[in-house]
Amino acid sequence: SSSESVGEKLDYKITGIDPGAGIMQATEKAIDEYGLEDWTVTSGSSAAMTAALKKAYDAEEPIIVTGWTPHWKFAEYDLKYLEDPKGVYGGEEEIHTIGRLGLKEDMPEAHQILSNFNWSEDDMGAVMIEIKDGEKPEVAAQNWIDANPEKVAEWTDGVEKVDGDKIKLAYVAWDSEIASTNVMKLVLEDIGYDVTMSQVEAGPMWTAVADGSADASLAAWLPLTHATYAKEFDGKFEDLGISMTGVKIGLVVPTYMEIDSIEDLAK
Ligand SMILES: C[SH](C)CC(=O)O
Repeated sequence: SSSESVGEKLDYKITGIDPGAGIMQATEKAIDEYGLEDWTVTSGSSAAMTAALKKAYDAEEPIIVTGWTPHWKFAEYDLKYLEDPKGVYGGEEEIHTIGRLGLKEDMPEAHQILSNFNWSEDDMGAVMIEIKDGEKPEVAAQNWIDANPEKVAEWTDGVEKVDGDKIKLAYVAWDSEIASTNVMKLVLEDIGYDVTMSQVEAGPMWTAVADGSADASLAAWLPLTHATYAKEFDGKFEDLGISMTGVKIGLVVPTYMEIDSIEDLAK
């Protein structure tokens, strides 16, 4: 009923994603810093979170999800970030590409392309939307590559072809990184690499690059989101550069909900 608080309506649960994601660590911190001791963040997956969001939104029911930009959900639904006056979720974040130590010596061509990789929210969004609408990730990625040869050429111009060298890209099944990793897989295959994509959770992704069992990852969110991993593995990975700026994480709700700030959850 309308007299219930949002906490009572939601049984004090925030719908989260895979454990170990930076946004999950940030949400635990937010629960602490905003005094939300009755609240918990449920862990699951990016796909389960978007399914729960669709179900609640279609029924115009309350829901709070751990959300991020870029993501197709903002094109699909009327959503807003809850204000975060304590800055727990950081401000503008960046997506970085990280590589194992030794990558430059072992695979100079891949190192060059991975370091050159950058694209816009619209570029990523085009791939994410096609996948959301049911297209296979690799097909959606190929469609984008076919439509953006000049962008891909910025990454690959001047890079020599290779002859079947094996390379492993670790990533987490966030819609944003499913898009970027599928594009990079095809670009590296065009140069002659035999590419394996390894889908893991955030902690194992950083661990794989740090211990060299993966060659690179396009799914590092910095400076704040993955700060704990970057610190834990400081000196054990190479930051190959920023592939996208102006990204963001936070608590996201449908605009039909009256709450505007994380502080409103404490009431
Ligand atoms: C879910 S965001 C793409 C990244 C993160 O929170 O670790």
